Amino acid sequence: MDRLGRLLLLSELRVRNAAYDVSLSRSLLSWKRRVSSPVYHPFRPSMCHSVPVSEIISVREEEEENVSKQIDDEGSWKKIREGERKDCRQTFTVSYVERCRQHRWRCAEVTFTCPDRVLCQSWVSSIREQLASITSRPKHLLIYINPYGGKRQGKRIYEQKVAPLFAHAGILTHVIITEHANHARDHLRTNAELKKFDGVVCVGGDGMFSEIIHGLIWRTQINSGIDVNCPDETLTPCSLRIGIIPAGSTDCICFATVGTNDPVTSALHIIVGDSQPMDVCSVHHNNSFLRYSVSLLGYGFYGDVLTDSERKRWMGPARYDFSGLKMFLTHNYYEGTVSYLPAKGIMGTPRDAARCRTGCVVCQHNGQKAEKYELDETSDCESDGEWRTIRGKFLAINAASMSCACPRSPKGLSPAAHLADGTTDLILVRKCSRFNFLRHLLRHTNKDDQFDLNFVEVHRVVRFRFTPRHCQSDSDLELDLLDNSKSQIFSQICRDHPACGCAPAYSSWNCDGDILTHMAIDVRVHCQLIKLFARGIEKPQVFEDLSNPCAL
Ligand SMILES: Nc1ncnc2c1ncn2[C@@H]1O[C@H](COP(=O)(O)OP(=O)(O)OP(=O)(O)O)[C@@H](O)[C@H]1O
Repeated sequence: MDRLGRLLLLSELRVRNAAYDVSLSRSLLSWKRRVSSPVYHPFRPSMCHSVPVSEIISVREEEEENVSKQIDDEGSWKKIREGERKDCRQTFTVSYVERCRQHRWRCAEVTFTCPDRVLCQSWVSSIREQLASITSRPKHLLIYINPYGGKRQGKRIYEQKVAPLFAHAGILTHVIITEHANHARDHLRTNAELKKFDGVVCVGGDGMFSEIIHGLIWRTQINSGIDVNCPDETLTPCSLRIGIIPAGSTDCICFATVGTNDPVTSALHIIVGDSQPMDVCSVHHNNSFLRYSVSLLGYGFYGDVLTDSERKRWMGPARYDFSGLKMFLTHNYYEGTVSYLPAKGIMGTPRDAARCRTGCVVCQHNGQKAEKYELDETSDCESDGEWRTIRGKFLAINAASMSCACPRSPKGLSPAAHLADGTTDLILVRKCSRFNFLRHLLRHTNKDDQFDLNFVEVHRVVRFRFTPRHCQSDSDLELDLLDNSKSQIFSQICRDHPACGCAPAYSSWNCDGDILTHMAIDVRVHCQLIKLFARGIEKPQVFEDLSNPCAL
């Protein structure tokens, strides 16, 4: 009775000439085939379907141009105008999200035939009312297309796969095709009339996404009177959500937040108004702002691979494999000091088996905690004196603010990292043999724990700093010398005399695929600073439950 009480409509309608009981509640549209025979068919797939109202894209009555035709007395075809024939405008079609394999979404349709026109209109208006009550859906989007990203297909992908879906869902768009690098970032910083829009969409790769966040975050801080050059400032979260239509060569952010790099899936997540908060790291050098990062900050191995691969752009995507192999064989290591503030009182560790997925409880819990933490002025991080310091020689220093999983590396650099828990996983790979480093790298591709090696350590942190050895103060250097007198003196001599062929003194930072010009950096995580039109990667049970509608 309670369940029936929540029903808005219940009718017997026809789907492809078969009778169905169709019901609409505030949360669900269901259609269940009427069974004449009492025999139960557990494996008949089309018996019962359910679609959450939140995943209905649109509803439409049969279009007027599709007026019926019939043969007149003289044997010729004659158009039947609206109202002249009993079943005209008695059908309505619902478009909805259908889940396919590997987190892909598709737009499916079902057409219902009603016994009369009044009932048909009642169904259409009831479904429309429910859709209109979903306030999280965007109505007006600002879209930037990079025509040169990836395989230069951005414009075609948008026009052929995405624009028709947005039109179908009644979303208005303002499209800008970028004319040069940083066009989107600068437009967002200055000219864009952001109040008119419910979201910003980029059609391109990770580089385009980075432009969008730099423009939006900068504008939001300036509007709030925040000094972006001060690393201690608490940043204001951006109100506009960001959508990513993947059309680049890497598309890691899209993969990490949606689970697949598919333009149609991303467009559908935007249409249904999904929202996925995301942490952003600010990177400063000497109290001056350098960049924002959402995925990987890597010094040493990953910095060198990027620097080398940038010089080989002509090789296409193969440059990453080539430079990866080259840097592995070169086996450079770097000396310096890493200081970090461990995340306090949070749920989760970098060694957890659980992964960040849709509705992640770790992100919810730690996100609320971070909010309180930032409001509580007395808990100022620096004055706590809880900084920890590690000096040494490193093959790689990585900070992963998300798993950094991508089709090439499905586990990612830090498989248990979270999208929105206010922390980053600081991974330190100390100097070791090539063989051991290879063991570590290979573990990114198999089931073994890449952190379970004595030369690797991982810490979940809220802030960290790195100073390369040649930038360390005299007192720090003296400390180092006392620690390891002979070998340190020898390496100092080598650094001063590069001709001897020892490791170079410094690497560069790979910041989400961009090279940073400074090595000494101060990195702070800003919990849930931005939101994406995404929902994280869905858990397998969700997928299975929805493909088995009777389980709902
Ligand atoms: N019209 C343009 N002309 C040249 N460069 C542009 C233009 N629009 C954007 N860009 C720049 O192109 C870079 C790469 O773009 P994008 O990320 O879309 O493609 P990509 O091939 O996947 O690159 P990435 O390796 O960063 O993923 C971005 O950093 C962006 O600043």
